[in-house]
Amino acid sequence: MILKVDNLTFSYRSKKVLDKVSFSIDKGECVAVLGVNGAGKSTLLKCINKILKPDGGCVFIEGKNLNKMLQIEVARNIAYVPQRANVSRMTVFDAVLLGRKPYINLDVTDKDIEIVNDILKHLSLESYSLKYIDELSGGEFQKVLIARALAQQPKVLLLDEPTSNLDLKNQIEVLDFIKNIAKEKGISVIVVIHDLNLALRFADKFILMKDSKIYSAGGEEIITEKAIRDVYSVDVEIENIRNKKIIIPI
Ligand SMILES: Nc1ncnc2c1ncn2[C@@H]1O[C@H](COP(=O)(O)OP(=O)(O)OP(=O)(O)O)[C@@H](O)[C@H]1O
Repeated sequence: MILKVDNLTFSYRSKKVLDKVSFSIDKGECVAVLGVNGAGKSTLLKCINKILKPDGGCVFIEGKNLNKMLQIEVARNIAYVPQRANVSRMTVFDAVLLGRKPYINLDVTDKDIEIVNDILKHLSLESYSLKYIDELSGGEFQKVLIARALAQQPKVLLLDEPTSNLDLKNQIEVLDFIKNIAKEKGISVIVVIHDLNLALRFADKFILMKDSKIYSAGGEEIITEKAIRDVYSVDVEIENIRNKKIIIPI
């Protein structure tokens, strides 16, 4: 087990958003967090990454309590791609190089440059390297944020709706790329995603959130017509096409 979330509770003032949330993730596993708007999915990611301080409960990475880690140590273990990000004007290369910050002491090394170039190549961003990030399309910018997180070489990668600005081709390409890198490098990924069919294609495990709690968690078998109705209040049919579950709203 790489990550353990134990009894996490969080409130914004009097509004409870996470209520005793517990789960664990193995090395290289890809997990999709699902649920309606406002269910607490982004808050969960922010608590895992120590951006928010939970009111109760703990997060452990490889058995070590995050509360006992400095932020730089957290950053060497966990990378986070937010839904929205304000980044100052800089080139794509420099934006991705920022991901190396938790490792850079005084000078950028050849290894840092090599890691950045490698990621840019894998995400087909090489030709954008010297472009300014405020001149990119929403989808290109989203890919840069993912590249920056990967440059951090984390053990756990948290992605909040990483495909919301991407066209169909890029949605599939980016998720396949993340899945491959997760398996290849043993990175565990938690992704908040609204498209259930993309989630089914991408994830090994699923966490369904409802009313600040985990409604259910597990493999594909937990994605049932009843679960979708209970969580999303939508009637669906689930078909098996080419050995894959496909969700069709009715
Ligand atoms: N900074 C904040 N201050 C007060 N309330 C907040 C804050 N951020 C989020 N909330 C509230 O907490 C609840 C959970 O928000 P969160 O962003 O975690 O939900 P979510 O499941 O990620 O939603 P979405 O799918 O729309 O992104 C919502 O009701 C939201 O209005």
